[in-house]
Order: sequence, then C-alpha cells, then structure tokens
Amino acid sequence: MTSPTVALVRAEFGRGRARLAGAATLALTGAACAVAAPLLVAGAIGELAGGRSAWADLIIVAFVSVVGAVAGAGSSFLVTSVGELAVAGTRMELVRRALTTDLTTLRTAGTGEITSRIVGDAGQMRTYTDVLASGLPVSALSACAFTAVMIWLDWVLFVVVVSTFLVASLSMRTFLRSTRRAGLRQQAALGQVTQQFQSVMASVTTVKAFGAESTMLERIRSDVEEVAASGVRGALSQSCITPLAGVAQQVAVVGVLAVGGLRVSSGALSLAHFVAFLMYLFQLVGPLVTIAQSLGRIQLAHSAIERMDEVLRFPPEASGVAPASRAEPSDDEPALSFQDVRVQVNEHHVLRGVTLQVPRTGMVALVGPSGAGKTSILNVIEGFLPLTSGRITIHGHPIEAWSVAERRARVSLVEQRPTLLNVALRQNLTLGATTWGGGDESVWCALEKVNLREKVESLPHGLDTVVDEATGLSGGEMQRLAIARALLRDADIVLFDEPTSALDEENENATTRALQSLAAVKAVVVVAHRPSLIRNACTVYSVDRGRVVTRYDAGDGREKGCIRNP
Ligand SMILES: Nc1ncnc2c1ncn2[C@@H]1O[C@H](COP(=O)(O)OP(=O)(O)OP(=O)(O)O)[C@@H](O)[C@H]1O
Repeated sequence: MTSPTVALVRAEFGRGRARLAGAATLALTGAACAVAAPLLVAGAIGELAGGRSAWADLIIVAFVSVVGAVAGAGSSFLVTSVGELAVAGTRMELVRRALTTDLTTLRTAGTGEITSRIVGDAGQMRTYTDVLASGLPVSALSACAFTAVMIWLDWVLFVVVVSTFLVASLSMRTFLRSTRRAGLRQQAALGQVTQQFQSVMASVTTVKAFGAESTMLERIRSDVEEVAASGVRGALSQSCITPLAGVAQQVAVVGVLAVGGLRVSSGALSLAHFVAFLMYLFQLVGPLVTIAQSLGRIQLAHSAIERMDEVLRFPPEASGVAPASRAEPSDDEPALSFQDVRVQVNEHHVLRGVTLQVPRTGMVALVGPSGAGKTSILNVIEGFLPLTSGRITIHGHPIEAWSVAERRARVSLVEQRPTLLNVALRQNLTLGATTWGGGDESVWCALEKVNLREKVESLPHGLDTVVDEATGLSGGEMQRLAIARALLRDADIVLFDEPTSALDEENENATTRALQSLAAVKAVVVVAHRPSLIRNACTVYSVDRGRVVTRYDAGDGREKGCIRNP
C-alpha cells in the first residue's frame, strides 16, 4: 500500500519542481567539478613531470573547486526550501485529519500521541526530504562518476577497491536495520511522554493538591528513559557506519598501493594515472559515507513516516448525504425526534431505546441520576456517539440526510465542562456565530444576558483579552461565557448540559431567564438537576439506565412549578 505521507511529500515536491530542477542542475555541476578536479591535477603532474609550467592548470583546478563548492551550496539551499514546504504541507494535513476524524478514533489514538506525530515525526521527515533530495542523489552521482573514471584509469585496481568495500557494506546492513528499530522505539516512547505529560498538565491542580508530583514524575520517567535508551542504541548503530567506511578505505588504500606500485613498476600503469586513481579513492570515501549515513537517517525517517501514516489514514467523520437530496424542513415537524434510539459502545449499552420529542420552540428538560445517559442523548444529536439502531430526525428529516456540517450548524451545545480556546474572548464568543456581522453589540448583549458584561468591561483588554491559564476565569464565569457563545450562534436547536451547575443564585436566575427567552423562539434541550430550570420546561423526560422512564408534560396555562404526570 502506498504511504500517504510519501504521496503528500511527492505532491509537494511536484509543486516545487522548478526549484528542484535548479537544484539538480547545480548538483550535476558540483558533481562534474568533483570529477574533473583530480583529472586536472593529474594533467598538472604530467606538465610538471615534463619540466613545463603548471600554473594555468593549477588556477583552473582552484576555479573548478570553487564553482563546485558554490554549486553544491546552492543546490542544498534550494532543496532545503522545498523540503520545508513539504514538511509544512504534511503537518497541515496531519492537523486536518486529526480535526476531521471522529471522536472515537481521536480518543483511541490519544491527543498526546497525535501531537508528538505532528511536532516530532513531521520534523524527522525533514531529514528524509534533505537526504533524499540533496545528500543522497548528489553523493550517488559523484560515487558513480568516480567509479566510472576509476575503472577507466585502471580496472585491476578498481577490483581491489570493490572487494574491500563489498565486505564493509554487508556489515553496514546490520547497523542500518538496528538504527531503524531504535528509531521506531524512540518515536513511540516520545509519543508516550507527550501523552502522559499532556494528561498530567490537564489535571495539574489536582496533582499539586494531592501532592502527586513525584508519582507523576515516576510515571513519565520510564518513557523518558526509553527515549534516551533507544536514542543511544540508534546512535551506536549509526556511529559504527563512519569508522567502518574509514577502515574499508584504509584497507583499500593499502591494497591499491601494493598492487598499484607493482603495476607502475611493470609499466602497466602511468604514475600520473596512479596518483589520479588514489585521489579518486580518497574522494570516493566522502560520498560513500554520506550514502551510508543517509540510508541510516532514512531508516529513522521511515519509522516517523509509518507513525504519520497512521494519522493520515484516520477515517473522516461520516459526512451524510448532500443537502440537495432533502426537502426543506417542514414547520409541522418537531425540531428533534428520537424513536427507540440505541447506542452501544463496545460492550457498553449507553442508550437502550430512547424515545422523545422536542418541539420547534420551548424547553425540554432531561433529568435523572448520574450515569443515566442524559449527556449521551445530547452527544448522539451532535454525532459524537454513533447510532447503533433506532431513528433520529431533525426537523422531520433523518439525521443521515444531514451532512455533519449542516447538522451541527443547526445545533448549538453548551457542554457540562465547557472549554474556551486559547484565543481572544471575542473569538471565543463568536466561534461558529453565523449571524455575527463583525460588530461587538451582539456580543455585549449576549454577555449582559449571562451577567458578564461588567466583568469583561473591567478587563484591561476587554473583548481582546486572550483566554489562557493566567486569565484566571472562575468555573462559573467559564460556564456563563459558554452560554453566551451558544446564545450568539444562530442555531435553531440549543442543547445545554447542566448549564447552571457552577452558578450562584443570582447568576442562576439570570441564566434561567436567558434560557427562557431563548426557548420562546428556539428548541431548547436542557440537562438539569436544579428545580429552577426544570420548572420552566414544557416537557420533562426522566432518564434512567439508558432509557426514558417517565415523561411529564406541563399543562396549558400552568403556573410555575406546575408539572403534571400525563
Ligand atoms: N463513549 C463512551 N464509551 C463508553 N461508555 C460511555 C461513553 N459515553 C458514555 N458512556 C457511559 O454511558 C453512561 C451514561 O453516561 P452519560 O454521560 O450520558 O451520563 P449522564 O446521565 O449525563 O451522567 P451525569 O449526570 O453524571 O453527567 C455512563 O455509564 C458512561 O460511562
């Protein structure tokens, strides 16, 4: 199967083909200069041996060497710039895949693991692009050219060189394999470190409050040590490659000197060709070491590619069918309808046959003991939990008939544990707000409804305040900001999961009023424990063990608190 990472890199290289063509031309120039230099030196020796001046030849040698060096540097710069773009393109695709896959895949993989692939493994791929596009082809080209000239100069001496390098290359294969294994283990351990550290940071206050710093440190230590141990194993294998090439070169030099000396004295080889052959032999070691090291680095990059491939193969969220296949919502249909909805995750029966209806306007409350399945009902509407059987309709159309984006555009959610993004308050509040025309008035209006206007006005940067760990928002303030965000979104179904659980009486009353006025024009579903919220519901569904066990409807012209069992 083709690696999606490699396919991405190829596509990026395709986009940078002009620069790569320039790099290839420069690399060829560099290689040609490297090949020409010893021949020019041999020519100079011939001139000197014949008692003639060799100044002109030596100046040409110097010129060719400088041109070769400049061409090599230019080629490497061009390839590096294309490589950076390839890494950036791959990183963006990894982020896109992570954001567009379903929650189950995301949670199974672990966000820390994914982070380490986006940051660490993608960085490792720079090695791959550098090596593959620059070091390796140039060295291979030079080695081929040197080899061809060496055969032309004296094939007997070349056989001596090949036999020594063949023995060395067989030993190198073992080192290359162990480098790859070490690389895979190191990247996996690094992923674990990121995963563990992220989870500790997410609960850092709990860790501190319970004095669990050293316990957490110990949990992370074994993975950190594994990163180091695999790194050392990889470095050991890699560091054996250069000396091995050095030893092969020395053995080859001794062999070439012995055999070459005999051939020069017998007149089978001229002195100038013998010197040129030796120069090529010394020059050959550089490209050979680069090739061997490049192969080692490619092994490391391959392990990174395997790990990125896993993310790039994440399935996208089921997108539903195109809107064209569905008629416009009818006014007579309820906003939401569940018929015998069942959800099973692995062996766990989360919902066991839920039937309920939510009218187009008004508030429906879900009540019940902890773990009953209330949040799961909201999650299945959002598509965070997959439906096992049963039927859900939104405005009369089955959820399968809505694309995920369209369905979510109709629905707004305030989660039980709301989160704010690390961006300005304004951006947090207008996240997904389709009606927000760029003016702040609607934002202030939403903040007023949740009793937060004064607080935000008092902040030195107002709506431009960036929400980070140092902002120090209280749990109740976070909850009210999340409610304001939901009020600003132009969705016709609004889901609230225990929206007042962290609020004092005054803020609870303000929020209840905001929800009431919202329910006058929209369908509101609220998971609630507080009587103040339940009191305002037109229908209350009592949920237990994944089922609706009772339904209470408020009577016509009822007074507050008057909820009767049908
Ligand atoms: N993705 C999931 N995988 C496995 N089990 C799940 C999943 N989501 C929910 N559950 C389980 O389903 C049950 C219902 O969970 P849910 O969060 O819906 O309860 P709840 O009624 O909202 O509880 P609470 O009032 O405490 O928030 C729980 O036992 C929970 O562990």
